[in-house]
Amino acid sequence: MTLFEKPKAVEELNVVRREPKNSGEETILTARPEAIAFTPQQTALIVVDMQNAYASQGGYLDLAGFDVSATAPVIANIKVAIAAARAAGIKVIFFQNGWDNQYVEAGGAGSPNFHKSNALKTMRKRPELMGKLLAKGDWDYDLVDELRPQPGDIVLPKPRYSGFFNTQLDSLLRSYGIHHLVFTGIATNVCVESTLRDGFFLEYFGVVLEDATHQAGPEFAQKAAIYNIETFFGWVSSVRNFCDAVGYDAKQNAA
Ligand SMILES: NC(=O)N/C=C\C(=O)O
Repeated sequence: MTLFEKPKAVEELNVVRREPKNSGEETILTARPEAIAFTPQQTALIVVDMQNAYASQGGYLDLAGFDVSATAPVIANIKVAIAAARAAGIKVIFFQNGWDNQYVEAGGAGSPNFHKSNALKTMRKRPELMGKLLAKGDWDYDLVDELRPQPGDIVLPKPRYSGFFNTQLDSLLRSYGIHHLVFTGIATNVCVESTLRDGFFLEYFGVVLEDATHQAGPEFAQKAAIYNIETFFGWVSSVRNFCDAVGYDAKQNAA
């Protein structure tokens, strides 16, 4: 077009539009300390590290001396939350924590991870476990059988506690226009809280479904993490409330 040509009418223009638009049907989630509004298209359900390592007897946490005997109801609740999310068009993102089986990605003695990771410490005490705990390709690293990603879900490996660190999470969320994150998974006081906190600093609204999480350590660790989230970093709700918010009838769908 030259300077003197008449510009096209707006209706005639081929318009590039960033999708999804910042709109959609808003829903209200009952939560503490207050209810929170979200639109499903701009929300992701984050499933943190639901691997045998964290949720199964014989997995890393169990071998390192943490109690995983109460994880079955958490798995069942996460399954419901995932079904509700998928039915509502909410993106489901699974994380898998761990490293290559030589533990190069875990970092050497120059990394605090080398000194603090209870998986690495357990393997140093029990060398026969080397190459097994949290190692890609091993049963310990696999997601539990009950929680299988489906086409359209996103599965992200992560090498540290926070799902924002050295992963594609932030860029994927921004590309989908997502700014509300609903958290489930294990452990509430480690990877769930770390990821929700980092999300807070990056301007994401984080909600944890407390009955779809479990702590690593004593019960007070769960209580402290939930207190921190409710008081300082986000909101706390339940799977039942989440289902109600997105209009998902868990009972009917279980039948
Ligand atoms: N997924 C987690 O919260 N992990 C907690 C501890 C660890 O990975 O050592």
